[in-house]
Amino acid sequence: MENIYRFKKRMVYPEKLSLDQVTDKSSTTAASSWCSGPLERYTKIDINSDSTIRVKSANVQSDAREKNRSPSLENVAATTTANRQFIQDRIRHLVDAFSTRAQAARERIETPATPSSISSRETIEPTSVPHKPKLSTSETSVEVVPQTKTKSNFVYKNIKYVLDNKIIDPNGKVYITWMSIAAMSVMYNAWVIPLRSTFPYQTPQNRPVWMAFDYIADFVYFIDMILIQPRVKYLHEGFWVTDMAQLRHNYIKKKAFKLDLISLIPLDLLYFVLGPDRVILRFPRFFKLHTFREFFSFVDKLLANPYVIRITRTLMYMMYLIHLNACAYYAFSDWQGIGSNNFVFDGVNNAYIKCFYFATKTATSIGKNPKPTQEIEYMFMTFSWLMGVFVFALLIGQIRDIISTATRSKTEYRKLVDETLEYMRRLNLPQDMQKRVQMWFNYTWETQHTLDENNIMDCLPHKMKTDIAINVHIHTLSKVKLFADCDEALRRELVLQLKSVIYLPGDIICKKGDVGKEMYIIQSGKVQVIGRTENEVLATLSEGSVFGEISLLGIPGMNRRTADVRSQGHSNLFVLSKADLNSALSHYPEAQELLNKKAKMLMKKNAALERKHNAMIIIDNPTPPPKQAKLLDTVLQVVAPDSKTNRLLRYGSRGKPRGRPENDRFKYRNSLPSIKNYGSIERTFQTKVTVHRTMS
Ligand SMILES: Nc1ncnc2c1ncn2[C@@H]1O[C@@H]2COP(=O)(O)O[C@H]2[C@H]1O
Repeated sequence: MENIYRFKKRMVYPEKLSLDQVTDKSSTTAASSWCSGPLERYTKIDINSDSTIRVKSANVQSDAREKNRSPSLENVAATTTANRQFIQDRIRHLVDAFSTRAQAARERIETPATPSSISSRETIEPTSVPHKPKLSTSETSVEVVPQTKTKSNFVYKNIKYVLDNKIIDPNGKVYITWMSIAAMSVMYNAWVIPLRSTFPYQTPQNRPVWMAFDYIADFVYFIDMILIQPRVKYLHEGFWVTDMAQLRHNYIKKKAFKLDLISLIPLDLLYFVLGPDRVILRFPRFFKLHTFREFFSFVDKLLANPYVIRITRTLMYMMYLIHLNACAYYAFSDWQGIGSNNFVFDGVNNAYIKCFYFATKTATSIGKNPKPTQEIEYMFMTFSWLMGVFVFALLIGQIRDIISTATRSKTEYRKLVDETLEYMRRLNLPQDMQKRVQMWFNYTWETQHTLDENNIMDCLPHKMKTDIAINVHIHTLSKVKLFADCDEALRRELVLQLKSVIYLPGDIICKKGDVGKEMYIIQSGKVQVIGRTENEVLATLSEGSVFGEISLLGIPGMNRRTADVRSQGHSNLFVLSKADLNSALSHYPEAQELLNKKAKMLMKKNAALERKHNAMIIIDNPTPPPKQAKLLDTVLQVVAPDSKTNRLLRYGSRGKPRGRPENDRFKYRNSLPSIKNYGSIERTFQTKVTVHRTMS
């Protein structure tokens, strides 16, 4: 409405303005105005269906006649001509204004600017106006009439579209919801028809209520057959068939259609002949039991934990068989005569509860049953027992299978843990080690619910496995710098090669000096890179960090682990083997370069740390431990410094010093600093060698 109002405002005021102008202008003219007496009387604006305006100006013709008749009236005639010209101009202007407005109205009708129409335009053909809007001088009729028509037309078209083209996805929520409604209707009929046919639970007083439920269930059957099943899409040669004609044809071909059709046979029309209490006439409704089975198999496929549903279904079958047996027992008792002997129902207490109790005892062979007295009773009991033995054994077996399938992996896990612990006990391994193994089992099971996560998806196609792996690990992978910067294809290639491993607190993941065979990505937990001593932590790495790659990169002289890496708490890691990494990197040199860069950077950092560490040692210990005078020193102290013996002792057969004489500790034997600093010099020298080795 607001739109219409706005539109009116926009469209109406310009014309009003024009008309006002006309009135003003005409009032300044001495001659009669275009809307004064005679003009108003004779001027007609006729808008035909094409929105064109035809103007009949009777007054113009009459003026002409008067001019011919009386030439003395020249002045009047001149004025009339001017008026005529003026009127024609005005009319032309009016025609233009109307045409513009009509055009705008037409456009508006053809493209209603509502959000729903905008979205539906993509699926529904553009709404065409069935009849051209009839325009009239009345503004209301111009705006409102076509709008209403368009709206109703639009709703009708939408409903028709839904009915004609709505395809139902067999895995979608709509279908499952509908199937649950249909399954409930089938259940209702399956339980209630035998109940009302045997027990006296339908009375003339409650009959309308029963019938109301009956026909609601029948309505569901009908809608299912007419509207739902013929729209369920199906797969043909790997493609979803969505063509309505084909879907209909496919449903009609199916056995389910025949059963649905039979289930709707209106035998209950015979109520008019046989009486409305012959509920057994509704027995064709049983033919739709397949819907109930179908519903359960759908739910089974959809649910993450279908075992509950499977057990429920089997229990329902059991209950239903007991229900049927209870109905049969009551019918039999009724036929024999209620309370006529010890075997039949005695008519005391609630009939259904007592019969159900009898049927349960018979079917499960639990408890003492009344002894049959007649042949027919023997036959009844034999049949009940047989049903109990075969059918119930089958159903109970099914329940056992369902439970064992549900708990299979847990059972296997327990078996494996028991075997491993037993093996370790036999070998008399230390208690501590046994405890750690048990801890590993417990933690792995708790976090992964399997001991071999890597093999779970082995049966899936490669592409699907990759998609799942990417999806599962996306959180960790998004944090891995290496993966973030590299090609998407490399990422997909690597992700499948990742194997999941768990480390316990304090476990050494890499040992310095070992040959590197795999690298690691931290999925969760923290690891520490250890320096020279156990307590020196060079770095603590967390989720998304990569380590252990340096020794895999084939950098000359660096194929061994450069540091110890220890798990700080429980760590879940991805392991990537050297072969897998290298085969992937061979196609992606940029990633290789990135890793190399990172490796070199880490090496530089480690070398710098080590240098710093050594410098600290020098500063910390400027004084070496007191040096004990050795035999040579003692001798040198007593021998004259310039004697030949001294020279021989100091320089050997060369007889003179080599290199820098000031560094000669023997020449300046009293020079304490040189002697005192000897230890530091020696250590510095050693450090240089170490750093050099590390760098190389
Ligand atoms: N200073 C450091 N900071 C972080 N990580 C390091 C450091 N030094 C070594 N590493 C990692 O520890 C790993 C030990 O095995 P690699 O030498 O194969 O690769 C090493 C690096 O990934």
